Amino acid sequence: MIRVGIVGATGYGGAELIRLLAGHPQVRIANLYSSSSQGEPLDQVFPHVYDLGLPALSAIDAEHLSKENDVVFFATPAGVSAKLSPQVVELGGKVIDLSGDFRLESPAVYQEWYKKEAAPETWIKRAVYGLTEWNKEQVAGASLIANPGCYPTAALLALLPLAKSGWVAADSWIVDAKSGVSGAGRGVSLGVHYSEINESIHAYKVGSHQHTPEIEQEITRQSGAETTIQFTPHLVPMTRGILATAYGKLTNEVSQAQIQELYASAYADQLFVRIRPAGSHPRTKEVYGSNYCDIAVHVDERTGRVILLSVIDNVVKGAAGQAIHNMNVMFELPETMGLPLVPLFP
Ligand SMILES: NC(=O)C1=CN([C@@H]2O[C@H](COP(=O)(O)OP(=O)(O)OC[C@H]3O[C@@H](n4cnc5c(N)ncnc54)[C@H](OP(=O)(O)O)[C@@H]3O)[C@@H](O)[C@H]2O)C=CC1
Ligand SMILES: CC(=O)N[C@@H](CCC(=O)OP(=O)(O)O)C(=O)O
Repeated sequence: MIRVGIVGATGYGGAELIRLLAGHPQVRIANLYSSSSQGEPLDQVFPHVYDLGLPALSAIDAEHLSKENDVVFFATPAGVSAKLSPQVVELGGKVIDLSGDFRLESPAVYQEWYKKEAAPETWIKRAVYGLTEWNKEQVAGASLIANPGCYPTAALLALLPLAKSGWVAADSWIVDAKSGVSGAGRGVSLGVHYSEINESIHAYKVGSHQHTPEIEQEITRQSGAETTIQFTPHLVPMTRGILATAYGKLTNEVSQAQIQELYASAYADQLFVRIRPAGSHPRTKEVYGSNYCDIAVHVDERTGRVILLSVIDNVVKGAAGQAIHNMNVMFELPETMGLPLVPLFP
């Protein structure tokens, strides 16, 4: 059995890791860590895990993390893993980091967008960007995984096949995305206050969201073409789910059928990406609680644009599920192990 440790077990990412890993046949949840509630049972924080036999919350200590676990998940705010993960890996541990601390290749770019001190560059270089479908070989040999952000997961899985094809102008991409409120984590603030966000929708961080350089970096890396995107996130009054709608200008005449075929073949061997039939309008509810990313492609011949629709559950495919998929690849387990194959519906 793989001994798993979770730092940030009292947050939404941690709770989802626990929900999924508790049903994983090759995993034992060995340790749960907290910076604020040490010694307490987790059900004091989350009554929904009452009587499930989980370990009590432990203090965070690099030596304990590396020796008492075969793999450690960090589901912590930016800045925590940057300091701790290098120590854990140096001591022989493996880390899967759900935060943005090791995703951006340039420490200067991280500091500009996250307004925090970056992890040491040598460690950023050692980290593998865990967009599983596109980096599987590197994930298999990694000891430090930078699990992608929620918006980048939805956007990149949709954009990459076309970005690599050269059929879309690299500077024409616009990504307009909507997220459920759980994407903001469990922390309480006016920004997630029920009476202020319910029955309302708004854009935020226009032109300044930290996932912009992450999406640009990975498209540029995979396609070889320097890419800039216009990215605007929106908050919608639902709990889980992201819908990313992307628009790109086609550089030559390409038919709906050609693009449909491009996507079908790009993801033919990928169990968690479902290319929906032409004319589909995927809904977040159709991937709820699952590790799927459902994608539909539409060509608008009148405007010469392609429109990509991509839906994920932000807490599963955008965080904990993708992290477990990466763990399965790292430990040479069947990719779907422990991950639900039928979404929760309705
Ligand atoms: N929610 C989502 O949909 C997604 C989240 N992410 C990323 O995953 C990470 C976790 O997000 P999420 O679970 O939503 O956030 P939450 O705010 O729900 O949870 C974060 C947890 O981190 C712990 N924490 C806070 N400060 C520290 C600290 N200084 N040292 C150690 N632990 C600390 C807290 O637990 P305690 O006080 O017990 O230590 C808290 O429970 C973030 O980096 C987020 O950006 C990525 C993709 C999607
Ligand atoms: C709805 C909502 O607020 N979502 C969060 C998701 C960011 C996140 O998960 O942060 P990192 O991936 O950079 O760690 C946001 O937009 O800031």
